[in-house]
Amino acid sequence: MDPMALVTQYNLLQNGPPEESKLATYMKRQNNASPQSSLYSTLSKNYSNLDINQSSVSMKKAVDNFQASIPTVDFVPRNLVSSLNNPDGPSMYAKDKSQPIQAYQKNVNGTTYFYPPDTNGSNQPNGNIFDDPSGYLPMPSVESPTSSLYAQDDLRRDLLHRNALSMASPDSDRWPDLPETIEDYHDVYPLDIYGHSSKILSYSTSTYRATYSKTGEKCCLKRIHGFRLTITKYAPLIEAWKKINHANIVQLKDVFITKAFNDTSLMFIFNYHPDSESLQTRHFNSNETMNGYNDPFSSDPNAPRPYSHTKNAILRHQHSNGLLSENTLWNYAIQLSSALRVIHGSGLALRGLCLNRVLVTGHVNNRARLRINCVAITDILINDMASSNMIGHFQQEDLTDFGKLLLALACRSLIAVHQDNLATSIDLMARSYSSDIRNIIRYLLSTQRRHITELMPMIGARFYTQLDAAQNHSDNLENELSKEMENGRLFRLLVKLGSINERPEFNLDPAWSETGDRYMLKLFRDYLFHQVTEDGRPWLDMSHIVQTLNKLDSGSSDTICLYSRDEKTILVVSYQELKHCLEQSYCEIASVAASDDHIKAE
Ligand SMILES: Nc1ncnc2c1ncn2[C@@H]1O[C@H](COP(=O)(O)OP(=O)(O)OP(=O)(O)O)[C@@H](O)[C@H]1O
Repeated sequence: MDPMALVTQYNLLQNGPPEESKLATYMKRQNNASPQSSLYSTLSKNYSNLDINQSSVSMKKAVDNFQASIPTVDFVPRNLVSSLNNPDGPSMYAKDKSQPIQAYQKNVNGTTYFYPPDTNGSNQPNGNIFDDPSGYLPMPSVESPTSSLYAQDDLRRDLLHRNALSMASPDSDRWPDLPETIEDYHDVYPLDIYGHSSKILSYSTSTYRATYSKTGEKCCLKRIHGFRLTITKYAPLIEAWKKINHANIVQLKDVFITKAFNDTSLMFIFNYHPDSESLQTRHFNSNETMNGYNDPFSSDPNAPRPYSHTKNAILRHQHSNGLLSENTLWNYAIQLSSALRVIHGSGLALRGLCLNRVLVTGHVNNRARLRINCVAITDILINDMASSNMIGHFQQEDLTDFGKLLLALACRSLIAVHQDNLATSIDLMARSYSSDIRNIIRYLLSTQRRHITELMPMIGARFYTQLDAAQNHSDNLENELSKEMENGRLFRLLVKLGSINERPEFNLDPAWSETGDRYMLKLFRDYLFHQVTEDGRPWLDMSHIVQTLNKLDSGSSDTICLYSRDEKTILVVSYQELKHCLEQSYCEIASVAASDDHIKAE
């Protein structure tokens, strides 16, 4: 066996590393001091101490003895070369332990790495050395559940789903009449269920999602078909609604008239909240008609019913729809009262609060976010500016509507809020819920003069529970966001690396990505992603990738050993150097990419 095989695979000295690489620079420096032949003769001389005819066992023993005498640390070839070049210097291979050790080694699958003493003359490994020089070493099993690196699964799923909904584009066969743009809005996508025609008052309406061209923001567009009036006189009212910015109200952004649909349509532009549905859709059986009287044995759905009939029908609905938890009801009551407080406080009234006009986002009921939708529409469509002095009356109606909405949710039945059934429904809901929630509903449905602010003492300490839950949720989201921020930072590093690695040509140099600093980055890419286990299987370890990228990003002084694929080239570099190479190479690409001159020259 050739003793040289035990030494580093220094064939690179024969084949030569790429000319501009760091290693070539190291070698050049050393070669100026001593020719290659001198290195070889020194190595041969030192190896002559080993009996090449020894059995592999005795050979291993000799090497083991040798290794035992030498502590291990990072590999830096130039120091090895310089120590070898010193004919008077101590032999690296001397078995005499009394001799001062100038370098030490580590044998990895037959390749021996030689390490210089550090600058203090000590051979002790540096405390922060990243002890993983090679993918050929048995890999440290780092117990790191990768899930902790990303946002929680359910949050990620929700956000991905919302993104997908925001990006969805319409099927032109299904929506042939859809305009490409509506004034400053493009990328128009219908949100109504296909074939579903909805009405507000006597007007047909449609709902779309579109992108606002000036900001790229997604918006929700509510179209009122065939609107023939002018809206100039509503400008102050529209401005007042636009100013209302509240967590539980879908904000109004703009109102205009358009001919994009080949008619005169009135458009209301609102904030878009993907993956929302109305309270009606979420909590009520779609078979249930709006008045709830879908009794197959009755010819007149509006005919009054005896108490027991109504009670049984409500109980049946409660049973089939299932009861909402008291927490969910309080959550809804608090959010809606908060929205109403702001609306009434601004001298406005909602007019027509119902289950259809409340959007709900989020799948866990007692954490769901409610937003009152379609504000300002009724005001304009009813066209009763003259009665604006009746705002107090409309606000009273809002409170009654709010009471009915809560009662319908508590009974899980729409017939529960029919005027004749209110007393029965309140009785029934009191069986399942606390007297506090019943008192709120009673107050809202009473005929006395009411005020939204009077609900606050009735909500009482539950408000703190709600606030606590909201703040915990926000902490949780911040925590998840910080993980993704970290991932974003690593992603940017990978973008830089990917833009440099394997670039077929740069500045008319086809070898650019294979030479100089870029060669080192290529080997780093292999170190990062392409390591294999001892038996040749791909070694996939997220923690290795994350840890390595973090060290690169921070420019750590730790060193790593990079191999060429044929293992003929071995480079030892610090993350600091790698970071410098990465930044410099990427800047080169970026500056050429940004230069007009270059494009013209080509
Ligand atoms: N601001 C919004 N952001 C996101 N999605 C919305 C928004 N407004 C409405 N949607 C979605 O569009 C769907 C249709 O909305 P729309 O207001 O037309 O409801 P509707 O049940 O058809 O009511 P109506 O009969 O009053 O028109 C809703 O179910 C909801 O999923």
